[in-house]
Amino acid sequence: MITLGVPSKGRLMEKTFQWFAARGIEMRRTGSERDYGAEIAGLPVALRLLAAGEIPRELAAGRIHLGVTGSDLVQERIPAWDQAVETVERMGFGHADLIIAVPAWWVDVTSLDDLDSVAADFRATHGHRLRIATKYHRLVRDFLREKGVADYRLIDSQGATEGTVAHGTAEAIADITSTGETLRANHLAILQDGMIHRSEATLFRSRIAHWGQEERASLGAVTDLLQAGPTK
Ligand SMILES: Nc1ncnc2c1ncn2[C@@H]1O[C@H](COP(=O)(O)OP(=O)(O)OP(=O)(O)O)[C@@H](O)[C@H]1O
Ligand SMILES: O=P(O)(O)OC[C@H]1O[C@H](OP(=O)(O)OP(=O)(O)O)[C@H](O)[C@@H]1O
Repeated sequence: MITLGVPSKGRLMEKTFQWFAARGIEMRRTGSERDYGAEIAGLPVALRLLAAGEIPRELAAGRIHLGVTGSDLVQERIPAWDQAVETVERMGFGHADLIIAVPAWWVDVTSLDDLDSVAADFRATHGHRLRIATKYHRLVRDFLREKGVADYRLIDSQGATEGTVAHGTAEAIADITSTGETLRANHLAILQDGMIHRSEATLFRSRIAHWGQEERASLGAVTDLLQAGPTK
């Protein structure tokens, strides 16, 4: 039997259940909201309800064979992520863009080159590096290294990141956006080349989990249904 981890709450849970149901895989909670029990009728698959943010760790440890979470969380939370997991299918919901944004009144800072120039001057003027608040440390550091932006410091922000600029904790942010409402409300503007990652809910397969004959047979039963595509 294989284990499938799906979000237990938050914005991905409902659509994950609907996505699988549309492909003939009915997921059911087997207890109260709080006991996290769940099952799949008619398939040799054990279901585990987990926080979306914890599914990358469970996949990388091989404690679950399949998992649904945002691609941003997998790429942020698993070092060399594509050696630990394989993308089975991008699921078409939970779309969100991981971007870099600066104060809207920084009208001359519209690109990463502008940010790099400001960052170089910033340290000379303020005596400390330009601060970028984010919860996506790996993705932001790799992206800025690749783009040649150097003179900055990351400030950890695990929520309400857009508010850090107004509160003087940071000068810029890197966070997830979908409607852009939170950015606008906090008078922040996305850099023209500030798109770091386009995230989407994704079904991943763990390369680390045990894949014997039985597990491969279970996987085959699931992928046969997925390949048939949505039937309702
Ligand atoms: N505003 C948003 N719009 C669309 N998707 C989002 C948004 N914010 C986060 N996401 C995506 O949803 C996925 C899970 O987000 P969510 O906040 O539900 O995680 P969680 O860990 O379950 O929640 P919590 O923050 O309560 O721990 C991530 O892939 C994330 O990129
Ligand atoms: O572009 P928008 O539609 O405005 O969405 C963006 C916001 O949504 C998420 O926040 P969430 O509500 O998950 O709370 P959080 O700040 O605790 O992450 C994300 O962290 C952004 O702050």
